[in-house]
Amino acid sequence: MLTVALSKGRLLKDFIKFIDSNGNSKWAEALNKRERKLQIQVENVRFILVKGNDVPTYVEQGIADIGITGSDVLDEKDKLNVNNLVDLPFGFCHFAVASKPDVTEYNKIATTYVKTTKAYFKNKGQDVSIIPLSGSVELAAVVNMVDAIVDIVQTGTTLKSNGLVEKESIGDINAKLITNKHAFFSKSNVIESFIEEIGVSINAI
Ligand SMILES: Nc1ncnc2c1ncn2[C@@H]1O[C@H](COP(=O)(O)OP(=O)(O)OP(=O)(O)O)[C@@H](O)[C@H]1O
Ligand SMILES: O=P(O)(O)OC[C@H]1O[C@H](OP(=O)(O)OP(=O)(O)O)[C@H](O)[C@@H]1O
Repeated sequence: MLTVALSKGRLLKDFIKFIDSNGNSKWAEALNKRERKLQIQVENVRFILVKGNDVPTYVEQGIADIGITGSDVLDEKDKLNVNNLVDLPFGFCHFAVASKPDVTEYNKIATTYVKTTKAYFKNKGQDVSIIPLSGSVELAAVVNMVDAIVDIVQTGTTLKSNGLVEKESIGDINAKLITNKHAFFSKSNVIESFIEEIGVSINAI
């Protein structure tokens, strides 16, 4: 049995679209029909549906042999003991510094991505204070709680709708396929055939 941890939100939709486009209708159909189930088994593959941020934990703990999560999630983890194996061709977005148009100095920054933000401004030699938030981060800049935010930007719609502009792009983000370190060796054949079946070429590893 191969266990695959999937995040439940937009990345699940992207994953289903991706595997469906590669002819994997059996998995796509089962995942689309899951309703509120958090575990779906299709022949010898068990999918477990978790919060995006928890995918690496289920893989590191050995519950899942494979995980599909965003590179932003992986960048926020300290000392994650998994194989960061393959880039996947979906989940594209990027990290950005954004603020009101007239703001030019950033002393206070709100973000969900504290580690990424700290590393970015440290690298620039800029001392900032960081206010961690769990979501709707743009609001912190709108109500002047902070000078700027660091958040994910995909289409730019949320920034534009809230009168904010992207000031600096920090780095690109995409979905990644990670594996449990032990399973990578003990289940290498089934892991390789799963990667091929979802439509990613093995020599991408
Ligand atoms: N506009 C976006 N906002 C947030 N994440 C995005 C966006 N576009 C792509 N992503 C990618 O999708 C991942 C989040 O998708 P995921 O399925 O984990 O949860 P979600 O859609 O944010 O829903 P949830 O509210 O459950 O977290 C991010 O880690 C990032 O890699
Ligand atoms: O550039 P866009 O296409 O507008 O996408 C970017 C927005 O999408 C996410 O919000 P979401 O509501 O998914 O999550 P949140 O609760 O973290 O704000 C992210 O946090 C940005 O706010």
